[in-house]
Amino acid sequence: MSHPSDIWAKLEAHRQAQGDLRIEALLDETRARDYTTSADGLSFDWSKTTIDAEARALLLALAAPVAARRAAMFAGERINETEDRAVLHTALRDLDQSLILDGQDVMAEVRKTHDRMARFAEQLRDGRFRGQGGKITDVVNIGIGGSDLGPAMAVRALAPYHDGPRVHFVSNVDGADIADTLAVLDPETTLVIVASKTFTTIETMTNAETARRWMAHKVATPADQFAALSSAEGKTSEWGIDATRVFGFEDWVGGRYSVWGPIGLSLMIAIGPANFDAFLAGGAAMDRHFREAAPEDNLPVLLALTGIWHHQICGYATRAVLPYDNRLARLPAYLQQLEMESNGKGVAMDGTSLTRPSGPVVWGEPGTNGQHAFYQLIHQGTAIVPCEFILAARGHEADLAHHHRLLVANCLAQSEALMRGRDLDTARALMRAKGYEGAALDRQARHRVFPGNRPSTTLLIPELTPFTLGQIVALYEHRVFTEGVILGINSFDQWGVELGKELALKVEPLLEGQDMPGHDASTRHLAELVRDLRN
Ligand SMILES: O=P(O)(O)OC[C@H]1O[C@](O)(CO)[C@@H](O)[C@@H]1O
Repeated sequence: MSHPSDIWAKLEAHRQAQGDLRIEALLDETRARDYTTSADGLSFDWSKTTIDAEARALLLALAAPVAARRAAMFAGERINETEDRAVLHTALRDLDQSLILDGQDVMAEVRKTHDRMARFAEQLRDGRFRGQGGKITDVVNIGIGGSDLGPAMAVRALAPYHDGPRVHFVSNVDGADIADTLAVLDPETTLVIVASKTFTTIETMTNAETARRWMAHKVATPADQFAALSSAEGKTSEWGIDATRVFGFEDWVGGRYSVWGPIGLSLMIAIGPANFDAFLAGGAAMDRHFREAAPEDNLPVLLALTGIWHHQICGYATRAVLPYDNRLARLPAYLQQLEMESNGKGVAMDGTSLTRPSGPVVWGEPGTNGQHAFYQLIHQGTAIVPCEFILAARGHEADLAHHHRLLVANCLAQSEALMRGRDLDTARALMRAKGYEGAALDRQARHRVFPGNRPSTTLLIPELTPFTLGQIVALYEHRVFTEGVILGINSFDQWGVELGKELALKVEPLLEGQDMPGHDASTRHLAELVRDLRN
C-alpha cells in the first residue's frame, strides 16, 4: 500500500493533468449508474463531478486508515484523545447491543434513561403530567449548539409527525430570543427543558434563570415545570430540578452528536416515542451500512471522498448544502456545527500543524428559495461552490403533488444547469433573436454566458420520515468522522470555542465602565462607544 503522502501527491498531480476537463465529457449512461451509490433506500449521485476512474481509485486508497479507526470508535476506545474520551453516540441508537466500557456494560443505563424519557414524554402527551394550569400545551427547550441545533432541526423536519404539545427553542443569549418565545406562552401550561451537557453554558443558564423568573410570576412551584438534560447531574439538582425529571448521559456523547439521547427529548415529545425510535432505527441502519459496506459502496466514505476532492484537491473553499425540502431548513445550520466544529482544526491529532486545509466552510438554504437569492453567484460568480442537493422523491402533501413535481424539477434542473452552463455562441443567438446586433449584441450576450462545469452531488431519499432523517444525520456524522481520519484530525473536541468564551467574561465589566486591564485599544474603544450610545 502506498504511503498517504504519495497518494496525496498523485491526486494533486492527477488534478493538474486533468486541466479543464469538462464533467460532461465524462458523463454517459454507464457513469450515471456507476457513480450513483445506493444503500437502504438512499441514493447518492456523484456523477456530476470531475472525479474520474483514476481519481476515484486514489481517493479510495486515501480512505485505507478509516476501517481501523472506525472499529476503534465502535469498540469504545478513547479516540477523542485530547479529552481522553470514547466516542459512542452510536450506542444511543442501537439499544439492543451490549457494550463493555472499562469493564462495565454501559447499555443497561442507556436503556433505562431511554425508557424513562419515553414514559415522561407519554405522560406529558396524554396529560398525566400536568402543569399548574392543566395539560402541558407548550414545551420550551433551552440549549445552544449541540443542545439546540439537533432537536430544533429534527422537530422542524418532522412536522407531519407532530401530535404532541407545541415545541419551541430558545438558544441565543440575546434577550430577544426568550422574550419573543415566552411572550405567546402561558407559564401554567408550559414545560421548560434546560438542555446542557455541562450545565454551565452561560447562554443556557442565563435563559434558564429568566424562564424560571417568568414562570414564578404565575406558578407556585416553578421547578415542578422544569426538566433537565445533562451529563452534570449534580449541577441539575443544585439548580433545583427534581431527579425524576433529569435525564443524564455520559461524557462519551459529544454535544453535536447528542440528539439521539436525552437531548432529543423535545423531539420525542413532539413526535412520540415510537416515531423517535424510528429516527434511532434510521441512524442504526446507517451505522450498520458504514461498518459493513466496502469503501467503494459506502455512502459516508463516498461523501467524505467527494468533499476531500473538492476542498483539499480542487481548492474550492466552501460547500453549499441545498435541501429541496423546506422542512430541512435548519439542516445547513445543524451541519455547520457538525462539520465545522468537528473538522475546523489547525493541528493534527499528534499536535503537529496540518499540512493540508482542514474542513471547508459549509453553508446553505433550502431550494427553491436559494435560487432567487445566492444561486446567481454559484452559477456565474468567480468562486466555484460544489453543491450538495438533498431531495425526497415523495412529498407529504398528497393534495399538492404539483408543488412537489415543480420542486423536484427545479432541483434536477439546477444540477444540470450548473454542469452544462451556456456558451457564448448560444448566448449570442439568444440575444440576436431579441434584436441585438454589433457591440451591443456582444456585450449583452456575455452577461448571459454560464461557464458550467460546476460540480454537484444529489442525495435522493424516498420521503422525509423519522427513519430517513435518522439515516441522513448518521450519514453526515460518519462522513465527518471519515474526513477527520483521512486528514488526521480529532473530530470530537472543540477547543476553538474556548477563547471567545473566556474573553466575554472579561469584556462584560468593561461595559459597566470598569477599567479592566489587558484589553486592546479597539475593544476598549468599542465598549466606550456602546456605553455612550446607551446613555
Ligand atoms: O450542552 P452544553 O454543555 O451547554 O454545550 C453547548 C455547546 O457548546 C459547545 O461546547 C461549544 O461552545 C458545543 O460543543 C456544545 O454543543
